[in-house]
Amino acid sequence: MKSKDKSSQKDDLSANPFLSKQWNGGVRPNETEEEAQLRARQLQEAHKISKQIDSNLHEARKAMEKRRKGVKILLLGQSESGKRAFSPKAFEGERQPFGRLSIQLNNYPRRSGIIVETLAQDWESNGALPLEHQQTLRLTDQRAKLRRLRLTLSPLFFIGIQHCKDNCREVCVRGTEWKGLLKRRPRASSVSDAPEYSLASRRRSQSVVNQEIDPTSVLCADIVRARIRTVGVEEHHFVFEKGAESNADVYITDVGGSRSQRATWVPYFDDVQAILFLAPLAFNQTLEEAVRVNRLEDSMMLWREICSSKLLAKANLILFFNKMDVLQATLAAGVEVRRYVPTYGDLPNDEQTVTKYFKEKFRTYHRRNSPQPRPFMCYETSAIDINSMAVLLIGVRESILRQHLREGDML
Ligand SMILES: Nc1nc2c(ncn2[C@@H]2O[C@H](COP(=O)(O)OP(=O)(O)OP(=O)(O)O)[C@@H](O)[C@H]2O)c(=O)[nH]1
Ligand SMILES: [Mg+2]
Repeated sequence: MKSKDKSSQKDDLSANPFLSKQWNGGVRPNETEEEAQLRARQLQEAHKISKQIDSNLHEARKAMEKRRKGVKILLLGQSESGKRAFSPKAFEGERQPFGRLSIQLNNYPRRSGIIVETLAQDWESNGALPLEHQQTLRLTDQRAKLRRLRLTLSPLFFIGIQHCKDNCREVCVRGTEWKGLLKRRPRASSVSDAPEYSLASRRRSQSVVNQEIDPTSVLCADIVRARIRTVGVEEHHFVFEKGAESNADVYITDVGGSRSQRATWVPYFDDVQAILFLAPLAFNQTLEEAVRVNRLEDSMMLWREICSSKLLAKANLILFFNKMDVLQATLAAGVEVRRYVPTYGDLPNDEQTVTKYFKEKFRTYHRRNSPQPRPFMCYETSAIDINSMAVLLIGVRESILRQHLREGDML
């Protein structure tokens, strides 16, 4: 009898009064019945929110723990080194919208950056255009033409396209949301499925819907190369399905490589197991954002900084001489390395010697600047050749293996 009393008492205490429909918040002196009910509803709502917060925190903690145990890899390298193109097959799903968008932008008119900037300003302000932009665009009837252009290009603003601040000829898309927007692009079927639609009206609806919301149908003319540079940071997550590393969570972070973006890299150095550093041997090219700076020299300086970073002292550094196809074509065209790199001297101007020469340079920087000894790993790749993705996976596997060794205190 005694114990029954105790348990019923316990039940009473554990039952949450806020959740009981009958609970009226305990009527307080000077409180009307209605006020008490309102207070009870507010308390119930607050309790619901608090439970939701607890559950979100729990989920976040779980995700953090999963991430902590996963392999974190950072893709680094100057702008246009091929970091995005250098994505493993696991991101195949993203390639389709990305590929389509890049083709659209590669067909984008000359001085596309300025046009995008101008139209975006107009799009936001809906006001008069600055005079210098009117002159730049050299339009006879600026306002009417711009209004038409703005309407036509509106799908691009919808996906968040913008002008790259440090290069007027380029456009970029910030973050990763645009991929979702392109994927979610509503199909005309939502309109045409309704039986009352005739074939003709269905066709018309379909073309109107597609034209209104699909950037694909917007940009089909004009002809200058533009590309999408990464602005900000993108993280890709995949799980190894096969092999000794099966079920390993891998997080690959891709950053923007242009000079103005590099300051944003440091927070991602923390806790990273491997850096995949892309350095095309572009000895005869200069940076887009700093036209006097030789690309290869910039890559070497960047590599030296990465090697000497104390935050990255424990990370594996894996170097990729990407765009080997470009190097082959450059050498085949008779471009001489010694014209750009005087120290190259009279060495043969063939792919093997050139690669070996620069590999030694990178190796020396790596050895001299690493805060503690670590292996030098270097691969020659061409990211447009799908087979080279196997090399990237070697890098990932190597990192997983070394992480296991480190966790077992074997390194
Ligand atoms: N020929 C050739 N082109 C490549 C190769 N790898 C990448 N590209 C091209 O080089 C251009 C730049 O590549 P991205 O992957 O966007 O460069 P990124 O390093 O991500 O550049 P940012 O985002 O500005 O840091 C794209 O047009 C790629 O298709 C390669 O191995 N060979
Ligand atoms: Mg990129």
